[in-house]
Amino acid sequence: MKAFIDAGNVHQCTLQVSQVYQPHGNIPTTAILKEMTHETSSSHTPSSGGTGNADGDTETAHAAEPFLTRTVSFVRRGNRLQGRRQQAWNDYAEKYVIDVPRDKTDTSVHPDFVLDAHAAFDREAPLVVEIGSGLGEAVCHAAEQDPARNFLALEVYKPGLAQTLLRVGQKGLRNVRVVQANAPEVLATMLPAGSVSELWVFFPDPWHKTRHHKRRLVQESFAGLAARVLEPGGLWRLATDWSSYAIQMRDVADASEDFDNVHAGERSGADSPLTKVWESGVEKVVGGAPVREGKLPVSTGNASEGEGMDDIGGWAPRFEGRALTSFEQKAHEAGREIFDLAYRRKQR
Ligand SMILES: C[S@@+](CC[C@H](N)C(=O)[O-])C[C@H]1O[C@@H](n2cnc3c(N)ncnc32)[C@H](O)[C@@H]1O
Repeated sequence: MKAFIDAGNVHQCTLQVSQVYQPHGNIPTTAILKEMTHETSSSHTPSSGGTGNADGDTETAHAAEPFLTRTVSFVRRGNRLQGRRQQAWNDYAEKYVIDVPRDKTDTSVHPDFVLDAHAAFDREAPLVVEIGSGLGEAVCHAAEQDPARNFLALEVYKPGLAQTLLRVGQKGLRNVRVVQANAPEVLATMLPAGSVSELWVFFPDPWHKTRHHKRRLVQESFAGLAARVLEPGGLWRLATDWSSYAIQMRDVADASEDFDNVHAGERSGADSPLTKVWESGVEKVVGGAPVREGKLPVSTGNASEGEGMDDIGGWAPRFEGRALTSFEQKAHEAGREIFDLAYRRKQR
């Protein structure tokens, strides 16, 4: 707790933090903890459109998930860096890492911290946010291809961020910043409402076992957070190589009143990657656990056990702005289907 109670210490963290952090002033610790355990509101729609501000975000922060008690979508892994990654961190962290004030853990974000993207990137430009950026392959490639936009990579795994720093640092990219943080917290409070033009969730951890599905990142509450940060007309792009998670993503986003499926009804029937998974039975070979889930009927077109026809569709063509990561490459090599989805944030 000391990090955010003692505002003097927080101000010493980094330049970026001192520019944007709003210290608590005289609010006692107990009051801060109470704020952080408010129940989720059914709507995350911000009170005003366009650019967000600290006041608007404080309202939303009060309606956010109780992150101290919530199940997270990741397994805590070591923060230790070695060799080239440690060197990359030494060389580039100051330039690219936004060091945020923490809450309880080293991947949390204090709910009073609101990012000033202009200060962090040293310019005004549309913001693309990638959640779970892994080794940084996609974000680095996209930032290089699209220098007119700013890219923010969110990742909990420090060695992955170090690898990302190595990539962006060697290329000397100026339009990338990274944050080591639990993404839902970043969406709930750190990013101003309506401040993001695209939100990317590519190959999030699939959490195969049914009892682990609650750990999946993309679920109803997450759709509310995505809607909160996206500007009207902004895009939420998703991809996965697991059919059961693909169905969950489509169900969650279709059910949200905040989004329209850009490719509604497309790639259905025999063209659907879901139908192809059922036909090929590929997940039986590769995954083990997802086999039965992959064969669950999602439509009345399901003929019999193990035979499915996806008559809903809604799958996007492969997003050509997404670099082929080593992760996706492995899925291709295993013969798995890739499911892309693209949803547009409705006008408020
Ligand atoms: C399966 S990997 C995919 C990485 C990358 N998107 C790719 O396609 O190569 C999922 C990544 O999401 C990260 N992750 C999981 N939950 C997260 C969360 N709540 N916030 C930020 N990153 C998260 C994991 O650490 C992991 O690096």
